[in-house]
Amino acid sequence: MLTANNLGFSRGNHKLFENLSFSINEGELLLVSGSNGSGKTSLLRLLCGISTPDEGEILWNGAEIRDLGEDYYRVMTYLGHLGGIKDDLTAIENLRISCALAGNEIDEGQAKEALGRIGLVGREMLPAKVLSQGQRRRVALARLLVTHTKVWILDEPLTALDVTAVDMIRQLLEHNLSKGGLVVMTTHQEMEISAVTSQHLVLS
Ligand SMILES: Nc1ncnc2c1ncn2[C@@H]1O[C@H](COP(=O)(O)OP(=O)(O)OP(=O)(O)O)[C@@H](O)[C@H]1O
Repeated sequence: MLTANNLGFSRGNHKLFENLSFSINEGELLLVSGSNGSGKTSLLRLLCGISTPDEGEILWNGAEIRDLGEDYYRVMTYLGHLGGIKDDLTAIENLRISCALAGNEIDEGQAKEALGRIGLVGREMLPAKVLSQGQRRRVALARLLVTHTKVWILDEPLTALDVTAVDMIRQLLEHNLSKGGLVVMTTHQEMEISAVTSQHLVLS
């Protein structure tokens, strides 16, 4: 279970949220929405341990994520809204490096297979700078095909995706949830996901 207890967080002089609490169980989806600048990305960065809350705590199965360190990173995948794709690396290199950085080494064949499954057949060896925005996003999302983690924290994963890719991501999320995974996701788009339970948090 991923739990946020009384979170408070400010940026500059601006308080983004305070006394924010929620719990996400196995098989559960938390959708985070809100207007531009309402703090969605900031909240996700707290939940994956990149930032630290000013107040409150974030617990994974009862233990603070900052105390768990590597033990939390082994069960969690974070995809930031920019996707972390490097222009001069090929699609295969981008995928292999992002997986390796997350502690999940994959070989070239596995990377090629994942990129093919996500609709990038024939694009695997191209530098990312020549890929379209939607193709770059697909490279970033291909990590979800090879990760073994349970907790997925996804910042605007649907940006720039066409309907086929959105449907593919929906199926991936549903598969993870059906196995007892947890998904926290921001999106400005509507997407029907069958989860055991889903919660919707609207930041303002
Ligand atoms: N490093 C920073 N220094 C100062 N202010 C920041 C910093 N990072 C974010 N902010 C501010 O915090 C607020 C929340 O930003 P955040 O990126 O979390 O919003 P968001 O809800 O994800 O927005 P969007 O929908 O536009 O992606 C914004 O006003 C932003 O300018």
